[in-house]
Amino acid sequence: MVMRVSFSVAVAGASGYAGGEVLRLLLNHPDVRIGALTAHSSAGDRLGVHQPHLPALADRVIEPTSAGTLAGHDVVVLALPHGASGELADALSAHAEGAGPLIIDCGADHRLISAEDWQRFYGSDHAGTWPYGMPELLTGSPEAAHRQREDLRGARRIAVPGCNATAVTLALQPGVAAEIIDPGDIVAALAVGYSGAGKSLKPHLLASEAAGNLQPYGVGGTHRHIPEIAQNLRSASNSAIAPRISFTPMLAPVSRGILATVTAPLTVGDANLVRQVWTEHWEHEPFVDLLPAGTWPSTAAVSGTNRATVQVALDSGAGGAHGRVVAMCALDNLGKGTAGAAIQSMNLALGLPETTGLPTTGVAP
Ligand SMILES: NC(=O)C1=CN([C@@H]2O[C@H](COP(=O)(O)OP(=O)(O)OC[C@H]3O[C@@H](n4cnc5c(N)ncnc54)[C@H](OP(=O)(O)O)[C@@H]3O)[C@@H](O)[C@H]2O)C=CC1
Ligand SMILES: CC(=O)N[C@@H](CCC(=O)OP(=O)(O)O)C(=O)O
Repeated sequence: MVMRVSFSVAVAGASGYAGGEVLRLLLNHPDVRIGALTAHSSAGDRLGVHQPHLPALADRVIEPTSAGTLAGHDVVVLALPHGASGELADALSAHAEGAGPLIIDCGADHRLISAEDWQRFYGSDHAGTWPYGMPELLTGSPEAAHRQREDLRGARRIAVPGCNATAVTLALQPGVAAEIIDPGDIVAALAVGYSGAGKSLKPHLLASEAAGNLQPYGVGGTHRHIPEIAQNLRSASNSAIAPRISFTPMLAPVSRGILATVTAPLTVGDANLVRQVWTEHWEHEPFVDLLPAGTWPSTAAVSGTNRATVQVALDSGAGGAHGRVVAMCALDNLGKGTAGAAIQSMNLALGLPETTGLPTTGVAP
């Protein structure tokens, strides 16, 4: 008989979208047991009121979020608004005996390396930088380049990437790493689902505004994921040219999903070489699939999964000596975009097989 170790996991923000998806994945994970469930205004409610799709946890009562409630677990997942997790993580570290729990932050507080970028895009003090929870990211010096998963093994703190940042990074990283695109002229346009905005009420999220509508937001170089994308592509690149990104997201009337279309000038005009670069870059990744030529990523096919699908094409008429690469990525913002990345990184940190408990099979139609 195989003896399995069971890790206790507490979830803060259990009433929200990201917290709900983390719990859905944890319920299907063979090596964890679910501990404290905490939130804010919903404290005292049954979880079933807020997460009706999780019947196994329906009668659990949501507790107020505090370091005392969360301490004592092997893992604490924070799925809280920006700014709330930095303070709580400090309190948890102070409260814990020894190394304390593995803390996984789904929010943005610990993603950026540059305190200046943080201040500029988030307008508050920087909480610090934690290991970045994107196992597929190319990182390290040119002599010691490796994928980020090596740095996540045994990590005690993990900053889960932003969902849009993940989609753009996975679309373009092969071309950046192989130095066949100009990173100084990247253009990204994204269609994004409404759950990315969280559950809190905002006028543009009302059904009467959202249904049958397409709405741009974060236009003109203002979106908070721009410095995160630049940080990722810089990590993957040996180029002396700093990544520069024009980034425009648009709300699409779907609950889940991101479809990112990313273009950049090519420095080679060979479509076969472009395809070979993308194929070789993603061929051993369990959750990133380069689709067969001529088929295109779609959000429905990856909904509810930890899978990202990628496609690449050469647009030779788009200007420049060699045209532009068109790289696309579809993922579920709550799957590979948040909760899936959190569990994938947790598996690495705990020494479990990376793919444990993570679905790649979706639902259709
Ligand atoms: N949604 C997505 O696709 C993605 C989300 N993220 C990040 O994950 C985090 C959670 O997002 P999401 O689930 O969408 O947001 P929601 O608005 O759906 O949920 C927020 C959760 O945080 C709780 N909360 C709010 N304020 C506080 C506070 N002051 N102290 C403790 N708990 C608090 C809420 O509790 P209550 O309901 O009881 O008030 C709720 O459980 C955010 O940082 C977000 O940026 C990252 C990538 C993608
Ligand atoms: C639709 C929508 O508003 N989506 C969010 C995605 C949020 C996300 O990825 O997370 P963080 O806020 O943790 O970075 C956005 O574009 O800001």
